[in-house]
Amino acid sequence: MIKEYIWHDKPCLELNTPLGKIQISLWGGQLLQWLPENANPVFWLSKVPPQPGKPIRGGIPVCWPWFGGKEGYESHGWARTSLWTLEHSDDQSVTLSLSGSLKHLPENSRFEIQQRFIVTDTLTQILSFKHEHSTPILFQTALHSYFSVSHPGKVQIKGLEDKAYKDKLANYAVKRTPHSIDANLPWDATISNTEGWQLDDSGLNRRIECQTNNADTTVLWHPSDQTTQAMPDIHPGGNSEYLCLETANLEDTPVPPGQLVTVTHTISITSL
Ligand SMILES: O=P(O)(O)OC[C@H]1O[C@H](O)[C@H](O)[C@@H](O)[C@@H]1O
Repeated sequence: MIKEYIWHDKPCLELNTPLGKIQISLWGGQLLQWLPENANPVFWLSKVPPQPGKPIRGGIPVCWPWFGGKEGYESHGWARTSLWTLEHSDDQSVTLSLSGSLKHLPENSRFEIQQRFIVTDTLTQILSFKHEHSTPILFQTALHSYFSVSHPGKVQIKGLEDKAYKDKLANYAVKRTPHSIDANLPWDATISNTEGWQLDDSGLNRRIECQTNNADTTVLWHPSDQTTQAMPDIHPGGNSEYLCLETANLEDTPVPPGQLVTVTHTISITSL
């Protein structure tokens, strides 16, 4: 059953199913929360109300059509600061859409994006897009998930060990992830050749597992306390409540007009 509500002036949707519920903001087309039946909230959401026109800090912001900074444009693209439309809902899924023009390109070419969230005993998020530009163009996508954790020092990340990554905190030096990733350290790592991961949280006694499709990069982001102090949209103490593990497609293959690109992840929860 879908219900509409307002959260900090943002139009939102709540889908209730026998297996759990999800909350989504149309601003940003952003999943705010997944509450599996009889389980703790899976995502972290800042207690600082979002500022008008700014992205929401928490849940799963969508980074598109680029990831990171781009001179003269908003960080991580405009999908997370656009108002999406509800296309369809049924007993277990919600579909949103966003269309417009690729404003960073000289031609006034159109794009269309759809996101589908499917709630069963898992949560699947499927993002697909296409464009009508006259030539192939580059896109980057990240489902920038903020997972709620008891403390970054109490989690063990599996599936991302011994992989090549670019370290943004060291001028994008190429390194290899260690056999045991200390998530309590500051991280801003773009890890290549990933298909998913597990996050074992001894404080919450739960495992979060993620499997990805057409997204072979995982971004691990955990800012230092010092960096966080300069981020007014994170509440005091909030930095030790989440870990970002982002499902990303940072492909450098241009996408031809009309071709549908689909990026998917499925998240599941089990007790340890
Ligand atoms: O503050 P934001 O624009 O939401 O970006 C938050 C973070 O997103 C990603 O994880 C990037 O790798 C980080 O470098 C960035 O700081």
